[in-house]
Amino acid sequence: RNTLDVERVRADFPILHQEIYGKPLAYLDNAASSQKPRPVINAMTEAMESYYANVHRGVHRLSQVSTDHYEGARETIARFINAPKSDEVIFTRGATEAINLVASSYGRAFLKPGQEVLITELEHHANIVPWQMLRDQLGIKLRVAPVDDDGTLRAEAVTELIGENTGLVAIAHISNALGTIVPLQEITAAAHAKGVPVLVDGCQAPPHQKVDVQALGVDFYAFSGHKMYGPTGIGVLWGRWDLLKKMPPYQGGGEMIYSVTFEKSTFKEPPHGFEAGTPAIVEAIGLGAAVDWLSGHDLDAVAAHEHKLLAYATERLSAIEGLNIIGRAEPKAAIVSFTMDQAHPHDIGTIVDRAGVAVRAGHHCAQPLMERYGLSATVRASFGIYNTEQEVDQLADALQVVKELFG
Ligand SMILES: Cc1ncc(COP(=O)(O)O)c(CN[C@@H]2CONC2=O)c1O
Repeated sequence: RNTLDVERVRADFPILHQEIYGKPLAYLDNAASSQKPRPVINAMTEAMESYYANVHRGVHRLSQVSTDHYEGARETIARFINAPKSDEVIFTRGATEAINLVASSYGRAFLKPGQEVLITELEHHANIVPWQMLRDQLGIKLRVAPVDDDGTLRAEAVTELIGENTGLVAIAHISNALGTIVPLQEITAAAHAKGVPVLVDGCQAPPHQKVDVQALGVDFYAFSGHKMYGPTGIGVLWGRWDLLKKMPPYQGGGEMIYSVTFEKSTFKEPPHGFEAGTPAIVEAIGLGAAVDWLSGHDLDAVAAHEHKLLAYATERLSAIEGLNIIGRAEPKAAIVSFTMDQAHPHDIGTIVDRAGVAVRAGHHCAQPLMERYGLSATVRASFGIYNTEQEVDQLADALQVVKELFG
């Protein structure tokens, strides 16, 4: 397996080469959003500088070129996640909109009052609130599978709750708060054995590990461009064709129709039937460029690099007296959530920021999970392809200062 040349990777990210309060920036907030490599910046700038126009209906050259790049991005993303066909890739604003699309379209059309949507304690608000809204509108019920004290989500903790009343399993691939990697294949096989479809909130996976929707066997997979070295404002809902095909439109407007009269309108097939209005053209092209850039790296080498950083950060932080790592599941993505006996997460985040280190302090849009651990917040360091062991040292040294200040 070839190792990652991190310095060469870092050279692609202009933003990383700056100082914060006179210290080198150590950007360790990748679970919140990742930085953008030069090829993504260039692709978006080139679109706006040389061929930008509205897509699909234009008869002029620029519109055709713009459409080719936009639809080309869709095909690139379809290949990246090994989707059977690119028509199953729907562009959304992000994972949140992708999940809301399924709740609103699939949920309202195919879930019955009294049926259950099964989620887990690990979920991000984006995979909790849309189901609560559906419950309040439609009368479905929500069931929550528990995680263990160490942040592990055992497959049986989920599968034993799948019954004849379960209409959908909606589950994270990787916890953004703890890093827990969920045993999706096992859970999906059990759900399918009972005829229950599975939606995956895949937000935290594509930048860190190969995502193969066919190998996973899932029915819907949602993710955001800004987490995987692409721009904000663009994300993807991938769905199995036979499900997308029978789902009613999510939003009405232009682009998603064949014809409109005041009496009625006829709707396009997926993906365009779910893409009302002018799409995020430049952002979709940027996401396609991010996928091309990421695909240029050996994803196994990326995963190994990040795992090495996770192990080193776990070792260094565990050595700090009074620091408590929250979530020690195996396997785990390169995310370390922790508290310190002596200081509040926000104080910790502020102090390490003065040392040039960017981490997240808060509930990470996973308040129920925080509550489950009796916490209101943690500090979260989350690593990406461009992070280094030197940056782990920068964090650990700054936390030592926190300990001395508040100890
Ligand atoms: C697991 C998970 N699901 C859904 C979302 C929502 O994605 P969008 O905001 O792109 O729709 C996030 C974002 N992660 C949050 C964002 O900030 N910090 C986090 O950990 C996430 O980590």
